[in-house]
Amino acid sequence: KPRNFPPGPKWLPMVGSLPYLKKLSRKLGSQHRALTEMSKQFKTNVLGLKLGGEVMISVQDYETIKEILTCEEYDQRPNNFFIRLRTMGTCKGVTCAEGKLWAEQRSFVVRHLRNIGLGKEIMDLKIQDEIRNLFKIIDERVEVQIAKLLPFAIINILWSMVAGKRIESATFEQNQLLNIINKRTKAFDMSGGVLAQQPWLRHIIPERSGYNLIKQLNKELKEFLTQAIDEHHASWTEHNQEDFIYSFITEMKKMNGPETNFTDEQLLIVCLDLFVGGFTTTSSTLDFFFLMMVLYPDVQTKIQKKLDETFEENYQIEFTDRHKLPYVDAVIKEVQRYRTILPVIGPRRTIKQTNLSGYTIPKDTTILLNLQPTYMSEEIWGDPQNFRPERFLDESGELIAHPQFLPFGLGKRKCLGDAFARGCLFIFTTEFLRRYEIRPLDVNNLPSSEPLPGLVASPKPYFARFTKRRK
Ligand code: HEM
Repeated sequence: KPRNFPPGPKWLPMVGSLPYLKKLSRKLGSQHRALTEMSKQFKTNVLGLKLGGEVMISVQDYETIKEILTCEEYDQRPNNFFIRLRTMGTCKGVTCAEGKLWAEQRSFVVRHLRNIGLGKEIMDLKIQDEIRNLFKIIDERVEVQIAKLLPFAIINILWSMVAGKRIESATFEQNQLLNIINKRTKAFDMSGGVLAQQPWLRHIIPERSGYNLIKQLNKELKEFLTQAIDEHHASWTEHNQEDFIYSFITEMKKMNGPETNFTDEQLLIVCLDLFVGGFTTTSSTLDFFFLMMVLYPDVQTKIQKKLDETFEENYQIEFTDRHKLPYVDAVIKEVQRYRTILPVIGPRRTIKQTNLSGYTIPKDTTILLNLQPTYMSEEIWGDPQNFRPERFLDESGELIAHPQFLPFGLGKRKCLGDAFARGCLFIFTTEFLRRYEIRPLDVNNLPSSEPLPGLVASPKPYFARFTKRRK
């Protein structure tokens, strides 16, 4: 081990501490629980690991996580096989880009997503359109597995902002692309798994290592995104600026030259980043929200009462209405804390040797930020094991900001789709609860709220009864 490296399990030849982490993850049901448990065993908030060939630390406490999220030395992503494969063999896009490329492209993406309406009224209208489509489907069913319906609605809102149109699919519940993205979400964890730590294993176990899955996803995504980009090139005029791809092509035409980062390849990977970063995160959060409504009918009734008092029946709810309903915001926040979809965030990489909590962290160390102990800390929340939205409200019912609550991260790599996600969360939850009573199929056999782990955690599949409140 490097000198003054954080404590952690032994490093075995070739595999490092991987067998130990895997065994514990299997026993406890998820990687983040194993990391939390190990940090207790070794009495440290900064845990030192080596997974296969990758030197790694996992950080468990809020203060150190905040230090990492707000310090430039930790702003970059690991440069391993999984990350390169994820970005189709390039270091482009936003999520995995570095240095000047990342700063330039991130700022462009944020500015132009805002220009085409992210977080504004136009986004609300697109959300309302998709909700109406879902209502038509749900009204015809008695028992609903909402997890099968949400992803397509979310991706259509996102795609209509990025590419100006919905994705047509005969049977959207079987949409091939979405299915593969979902599989990818479950096949990996934030560390990138085997493909990051022992990439040579892809030659021996291409299926089990997830290699074939990502190759197939890359192929399908490339075909899909290239077709959209080509269509935009063909129909581009300087007046066509209503979606993100047109804005990017306009910039390409302005910045034409050998030095420019505004290329078709860059556009493809940015679209990939928005696609894979945006839809499983938002739809899994909504899925957890509806599950909590099934499990906590009192909370559901309280929201419905507030909605009925605040809005006329035919009024279409907008994102700006959230200020009128702090209780709804508090419930959404409590869902994100209690059943966080990203218990571990990152991954990050040290760009030089650094000092962290008295330890020496070598250059190019991978960092995983485990937020679960913060979200389940008795010191911070008092009763973290209870689902209690009121913890986000003060005595007069106004929202309280908890600095330790970081669903969208913090600092320069903070989520760039948070306005989109928060808009979807608010409008979907309020419009759905205005229209439906959401109840369990069998009160004596309630669905479990135990998450299914993965890159993004989600509820285990469950059905609920959606009954119209007004005929
Ligand atoms: C509930 C939904 C979402 C959650 C909980 C979430 C959470 C996060 C978090 C915690 C990060 C920071 C990772 C880090 O610090 O290393 C992040 C980054 C990112 N998110 Fe989100 N996100 C959500 C929705 C979205 C949406 C809708 C989009 C796209 C429209 C998106 C695109 C991205 C991108 C591109 C990054 C990488 C930013 C960078 O590296 O500069 N996310 N997200």
